[in-house]
Amino acid sequence: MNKVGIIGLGLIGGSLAKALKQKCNINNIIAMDIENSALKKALEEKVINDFTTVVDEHFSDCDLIFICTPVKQISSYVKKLLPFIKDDCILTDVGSTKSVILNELNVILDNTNIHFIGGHPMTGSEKAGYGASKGHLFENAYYILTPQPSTPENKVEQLKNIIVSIGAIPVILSPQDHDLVTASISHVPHILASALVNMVKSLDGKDKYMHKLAAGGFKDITRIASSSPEMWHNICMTNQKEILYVINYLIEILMQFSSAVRNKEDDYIWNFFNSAKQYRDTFSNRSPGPFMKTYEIIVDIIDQPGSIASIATLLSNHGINIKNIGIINSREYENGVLQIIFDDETSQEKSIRLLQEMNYVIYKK
Ligand SMILES: NC(=O)C1=CN([C@@H]2O[C@H](COP(=O)(O)OP(=O)(O)OC[C@H]3O[C@@H](n4cnc5c(N)ncnc54)[C@H](O)[C@@H]3O)[C@@H](O)[C@H]2O)C=CC1
Ligand SMILES: O=C(O)C(=O)Cc1ccc(O)cc1
Repeated sequence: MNKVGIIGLGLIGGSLAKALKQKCNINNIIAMDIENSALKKALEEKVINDFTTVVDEHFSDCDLIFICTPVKQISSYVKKLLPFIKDDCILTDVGSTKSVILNELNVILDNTNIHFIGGHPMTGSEKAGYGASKGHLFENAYYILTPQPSTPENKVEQLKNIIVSIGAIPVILSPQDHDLVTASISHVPHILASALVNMVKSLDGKDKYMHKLAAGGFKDITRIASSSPEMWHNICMTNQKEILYVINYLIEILMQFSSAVRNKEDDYIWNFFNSAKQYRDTFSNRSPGPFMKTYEIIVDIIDQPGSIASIATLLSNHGINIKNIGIINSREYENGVLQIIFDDETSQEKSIRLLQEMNYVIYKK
């Protein structure tokens, strides 16, 4: 691969540009976006080599182009690229839904020699924009590909190799399977997170106690409600059938649970939580999950003023970036412990070494 094009230089497009530069030695990246500021910043940071705000001959010599715009724009960009790109260019996207885009593309690409391979990295964040992009975003994340039966094997192999080089794990699925799986593990959970937030917003009284007291669990489960409304609007408009199927399934589960609470069905209620716990506990933190992998350590600390600050200072003095830090109280550990989350494994390992040298007791998750 000599030259790669990126259309939409936001969280995912920017992270791809950084990963391609840092991990695949790709030194010729052209980016297109309607926002000038992200393009200028990426050029200054030498993440990209050139940019444009329209699709034009800048893309003519690209060997691979990633379309990283909101889902509803993807097929129109394939159409705009057609007059410029070479026949053997691999076109791919990162959109969170697949069947609708691929159906539109079947029409657009009919009678051309261009091959489009649907893609979807199963990693990201509730943050949007180039400013939130990271070269290590794809490390250990699954990256779904949805090639058509007519896609040449060598094109799929070339794209898979790039995905492996940015640290991700390629998985081949049909567009239909992709859309049902992501509706269940991503789209409906995002809808539910926003529904919970909207519920609290409208239930909360004049004193706003709910807003004031919303703590750990509520914040954890609703983090993704801070995601881009434009992105989630686009996803719901392009995965209608699967999202409706999963929402209706969830409503059934809630209705059954509601009836069990009404009738005080002891066993049902206990089993509801127990079966969820058993299954949830099989999702290992070490295996790549649907979302961004985190690297966590747990430190036993004495609960006294300054103890968190001294650990944070030690790690920061050694150039280690802490993603999140806080006391957790759980039955797993007898007393409160300090949980520290890092972006990568190197920071996790280095912190364990440093803290053990200072005689802290560490539990690696
Ligand atoms: N955010 C996430 O966690 C994930 C997002 N995705 C998918 O990746 C795609 C991009 O999402 P993000 O990078 O998160 O969004 P983002 O909002 O961070 O970036 C989107 C970029 O596209 C640009 N853009 C918007 N409309 C455009 C247009 N008409 N023409 C050219 N550029 C345009 C924006 O200026 C922005 O730079 C979406 O299709 C989304 O479904 C996939 C996996 C994870
Ligand atoms: O922030 C998170 O945990 C996410 O849910 C990220 C995400 C958002 C959209 C996708 O299509 C895939 C992953």
